[in-house]
Amino acid sequence: MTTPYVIGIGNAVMDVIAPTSDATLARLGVEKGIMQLVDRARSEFLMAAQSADPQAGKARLVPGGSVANTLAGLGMLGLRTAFIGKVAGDPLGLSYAEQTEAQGTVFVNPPVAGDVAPTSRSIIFVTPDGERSMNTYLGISGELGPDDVNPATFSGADWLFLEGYLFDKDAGKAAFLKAADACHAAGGQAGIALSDPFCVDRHRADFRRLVAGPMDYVIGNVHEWQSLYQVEDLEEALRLASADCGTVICTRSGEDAILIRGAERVTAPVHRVVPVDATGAGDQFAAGLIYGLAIGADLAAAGRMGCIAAAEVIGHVGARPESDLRAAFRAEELA
Ligand SMILES: OC[C@H]1O[C@H](O)[C@H](O)[C@@H]1O
Repeated sequence: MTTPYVIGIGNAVMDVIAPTSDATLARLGVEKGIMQLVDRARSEFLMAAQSADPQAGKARLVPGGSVANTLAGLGMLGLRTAFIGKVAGDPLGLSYAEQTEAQGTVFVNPPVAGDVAPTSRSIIFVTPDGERSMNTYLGISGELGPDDVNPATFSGADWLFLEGYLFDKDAGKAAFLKAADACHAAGGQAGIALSDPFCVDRHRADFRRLVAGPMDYVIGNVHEWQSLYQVEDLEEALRLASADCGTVICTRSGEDAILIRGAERVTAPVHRVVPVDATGAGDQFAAGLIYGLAIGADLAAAGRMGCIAAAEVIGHVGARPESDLRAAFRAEELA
């Protein structure tokens, strides 16, 4: 078997991981546990407040972004990966591109030079209970559009993975459709993580068309599926989802994940660990899942790989794996 090739499109975000206290969150007016979009002034204010806070831990700057984190996980698992994202030619953007390549993922489009919006950054406050509160300034990242997607990149593509967060603008939507076409033309499968119930709420009709149209697999959590189909009953939401899409995956935080592919339905047990930092749990679930599917594992095994990868990443600070996931899969006789 040739090494599976996975292409991702998502926000290219430099993460500023900042350990902090609940009191500081309250003082700064940061809403706990969600991803909040902020403007440049608020982002600079939060950065300055964090570094001036004598109670706060030292912040770490690392490349992030949901799909980029998934690709990093897949690369560490040995797959071939490429990331289509947009950064400026500023110090953050240059560092983002360089570190992405150094970690083994091809950073397809070079940083954009000139008088452009800055590179995206997310100030991620991590409280002692392991919860993460993200404050993302999108900058140039949110301007990604169809011109940034070159069909030639998709030669030999086996999998495409998209990020709902980028579905907030018409240009991002057009980029996704172009990428899905290119992936299908190469014989690959296209999928998306719904990312955020509020984003689903803002673009429900377009998300519905995407899920029922070019997406071969879709990953969402309970709130995202409920929001997509505007039903409280999860079973009803999943019934509607699997009528629309070939492979439907539902993560349920502390409970077993549900995976449905046509008439097949399985669950994957979550690995309960005390969270140190919840950032990237969904991203690494996706990495384990896509890895399993890409190497031909059955649906239940792929789901278990997703749960193992998610448990690994919440056991330490940061959104990318730090230990050998393939060894963890082997220990459970999964690969
Ligand atoms: O899913 C976690 C990611 O979402 C945000 O986009 C941050 O960049 C972080 O790395």
